[in-house]
Amino acid sequence: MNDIKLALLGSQGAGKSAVLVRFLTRRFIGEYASNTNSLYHKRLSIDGRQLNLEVFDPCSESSEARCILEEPVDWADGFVVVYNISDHTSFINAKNILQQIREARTDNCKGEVDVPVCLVGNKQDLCHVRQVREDEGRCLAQENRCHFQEVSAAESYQDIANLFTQLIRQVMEHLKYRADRRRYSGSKSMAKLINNVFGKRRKSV
Ligand SMILES: Nc1nc2c(ncn2[C@@H]2O[C@H](COP(=O)(O)OP(=O)(O)OP(=O)(O)O)[C@@H](O)[C@H]2O)c(=O)[nH]1
Repeated sequence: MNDIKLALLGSQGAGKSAVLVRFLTRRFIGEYASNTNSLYHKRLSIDGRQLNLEVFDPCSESSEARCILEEPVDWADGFVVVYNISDHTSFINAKNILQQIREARTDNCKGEVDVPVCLVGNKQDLCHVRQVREDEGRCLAQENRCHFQEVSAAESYQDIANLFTQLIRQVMEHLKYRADRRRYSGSKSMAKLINNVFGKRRKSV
């Protein structure tokens, strides 16, 4: 069984919990107790594979939430970065978060492919008071080579289910790529070792 770890990041009130709870329960719950960090677990089956999904939903006010970006972004295999389309400040914050993820991952995993990220513009139902155009979101996602989706946690389940499913597929591919790379570099160094030992012997014969 695969373990997949995701983290939701974004401004306070952007709707991180609403998006996640919509995905996990299909329901929209208007208000959440949001003064603690939460770790959600769910068993899923995607493309016939059983998965253990863990999702970290930090409370934006807590210092632990800030830690996840201050420490190398090692815990999560993928990220959902949420902003509120009716709040431009939350979009600027999402931009900073994307940059921090990229920088942290570049420092840690030199030469590796990008960590899977999905940028989510939430509260699409509030488009009459929109402060962030859809193409601005799309453009930011392109700059950061990540997937983009506008959703309304209040009104729709399907878009949110699709984005999580797509992100999880990407994470599975990414984990497989990393495992293959490790195996390959492991077998390369083993071949080097064998060569060093037996190659030298052959020379002396
Ligand atoms: N209109 C509308 N309101 C939403 C939507 N999603 C969330 N909300 C509301 O926005 C507020 C904040 O939602 P939360 O899910 O608690 O936001 P959060 O990002 O988890 O906030 P913190 O836990 O404080 O970081 C709540 O009042 C939600 O009911 C949406 O799609 N549309």
